[in-house]
Amino acid sequence: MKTCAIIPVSRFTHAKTRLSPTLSPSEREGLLKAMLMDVSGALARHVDRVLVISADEDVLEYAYSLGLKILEEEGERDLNGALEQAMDFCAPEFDRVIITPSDIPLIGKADVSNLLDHASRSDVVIAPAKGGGTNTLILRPSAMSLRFGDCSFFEHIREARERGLSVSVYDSFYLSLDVNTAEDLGEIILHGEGTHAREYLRKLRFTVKPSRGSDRLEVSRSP
Ligand SMILES: Nc1nc2c(ncn2[C@@H]2O[C@H](COP(=O)(O)OP(=O)(O)OP(=O)(O)O)[C@@H](O)[C@H]2O)c(=O)[nH]1
Ligand SMILES: C[C@H](OP(=O)(O)O)C(=O)O
Repeated sequence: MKTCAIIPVSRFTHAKTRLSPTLSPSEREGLLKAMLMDVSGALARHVDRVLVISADEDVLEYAYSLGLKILEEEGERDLNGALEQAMDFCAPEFDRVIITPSDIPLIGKADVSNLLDHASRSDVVIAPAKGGGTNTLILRPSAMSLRFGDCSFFEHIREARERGLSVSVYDSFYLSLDVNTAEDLGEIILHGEGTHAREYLRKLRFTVKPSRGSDRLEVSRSP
């Protein structure tokens, strides 16, 4: 089945504000670019096209420099609106789409081939995010409405079942980790051997050690 990966990207600047105590604005942009390389590189090995949709010219320019297909978001859409636009764009040419966020840099350590094989046996394949979001959704273009937002994992399963679509849940630690907090950076350092994101954090001299506090990991930077 001809497959297109769709990666929605909101912006590079003023993004990931939960990381602002840990990373400067330019460092957050650098991390977002490194993660987009990881995500698009992992998908490109398994699909016919990788498409980035964004309203941010800088994002589109960077995605283009990576050799990715780009699509400018129409108007002031939200995430679901942007993804619906991307699926409409893919529908004439592709049998299925695989939607992933741009901030799951460990995807390359998951078994993407096995993940896509599930789509040959189910109408919808979904990978949950830590905290109940959706970090991968595979479906025929526009087979169902999208419900990205808080705790969308259960929403997407409900939506698929209400449409009579078969659903396969593909649970993977590597797909579940989207980067939002300093502790997530620690997980990238622990588990992200070979990723651009981990290399970027090592260049910033990040280290990690176990913590017995509220967070399970203590992330720090050497001077
Ligand atoms: N094109 C597009 N991408 C979006 C939009 N909102 C979020 N995204 C992207 O969709 C994916 C999931 O985003 P979220 O996890 O909701 O939000 P975020 O932008 O990562 O920021 P956090 O809430 O701090 O995680 C990320 O790749 C975002 O860059 C939007 O309105 N348009
Ligand atoms: C986009 C959203 O991400 P979260 O806000 O759950 O991190 C979701 O996965 O539905």
